[in-house]
Amino acid sequence: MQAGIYFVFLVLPTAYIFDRLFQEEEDVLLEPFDYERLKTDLKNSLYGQHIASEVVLKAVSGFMTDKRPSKPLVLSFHGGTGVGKNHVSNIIARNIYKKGENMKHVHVFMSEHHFPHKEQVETYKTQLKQWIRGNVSSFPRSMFVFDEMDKMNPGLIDVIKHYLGYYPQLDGVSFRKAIFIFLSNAGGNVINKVVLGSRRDGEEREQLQMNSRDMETNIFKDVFGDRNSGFWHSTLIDAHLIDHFIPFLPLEYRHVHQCVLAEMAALNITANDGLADRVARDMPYFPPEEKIFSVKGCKSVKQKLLHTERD
Ligand SMILES: Nc1ncnc2c1ncn2[C@@H]1O[C@H](COP(=O)(O)OP(=O)(O)OP(=O)(O)O)[C@@H](O)[C@H]1O
Repeated sequence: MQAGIYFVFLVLPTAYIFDRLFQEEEDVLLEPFDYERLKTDLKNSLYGQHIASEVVLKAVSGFMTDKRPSKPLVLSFHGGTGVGKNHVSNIIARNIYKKGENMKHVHVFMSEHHFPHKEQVETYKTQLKQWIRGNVSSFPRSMFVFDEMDKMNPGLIDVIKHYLGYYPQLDGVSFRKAIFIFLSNAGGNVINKVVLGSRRDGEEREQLQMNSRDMETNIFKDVFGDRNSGFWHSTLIDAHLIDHFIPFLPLEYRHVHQCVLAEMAALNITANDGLADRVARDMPYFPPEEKIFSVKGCKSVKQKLLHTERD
């Protein structure tokens, strides 16, 4: 009986007060979530990624408007280099946090940069646990981006996995409002093959969907089958902890051209179609016979632009 009274009079109000405090802090640090704003941002600044655009919009808006999500949002981005995986993480962040706040609440880890030495994995595990727990306990809407996930040590994947489930709390902290985004090149070859096949068959790029030509199944197979990939060792996929696998398609000349124009605007260079054309054409394309897709996506467009002579 006394325990019951204690729960009702002490624990419930304390939980309520903490909830209120976090809510007030969130109100100060977060943009009020705006579906239309995210939609427009994706439409205007992400090129050639209709599947990613659709899934991200749905997933992020569903999650951000859910006052009591049952688990953290977990997205896994797959695709070749320079096709927009980091770029979309930034778009999500700028639509969630107020200007400048994403610097504090978005935590980016790159496997080879942050966890370079295999023999120090135990230390990394402890540090990663402390980092994730510490940040989420002080700000539940924290975002964690793990780049080069395919190179992540399985021990570290196990640490991350711990926080992705449906638990109301772990050691007194709820992780349900956090966002985890995994970026990797795993599955990139499969995606490229699917897009190339569909293009050779004369299909519209925009007709491609996640389940077209068994894309989703083949991404899974590729991710599972890669012995070097940390995913292979882990149970992230088995345990259904990832909410969405999102394919990023290889970019074509027209997308690279758009990237160059966007870069010109960012650098305050007057829009110049001829220059954008020359920069985009100067990028390498594959496959060797048809030269359809940019080998590096839109990566290094800025450097190319700065080194191309203007008219
Ligand atoms: N689809 C895209 N739409 C618009 N801009 C893009 C797109 N893809 C890439 N970019 C531009 O190119 C830059 C590099 O892309 P980004 O870092 O997002 O590639 P990535 O897919 O994460 O590559 P990697 O796997 O090599 O890390 C971005 O900062 C952005 O300016």
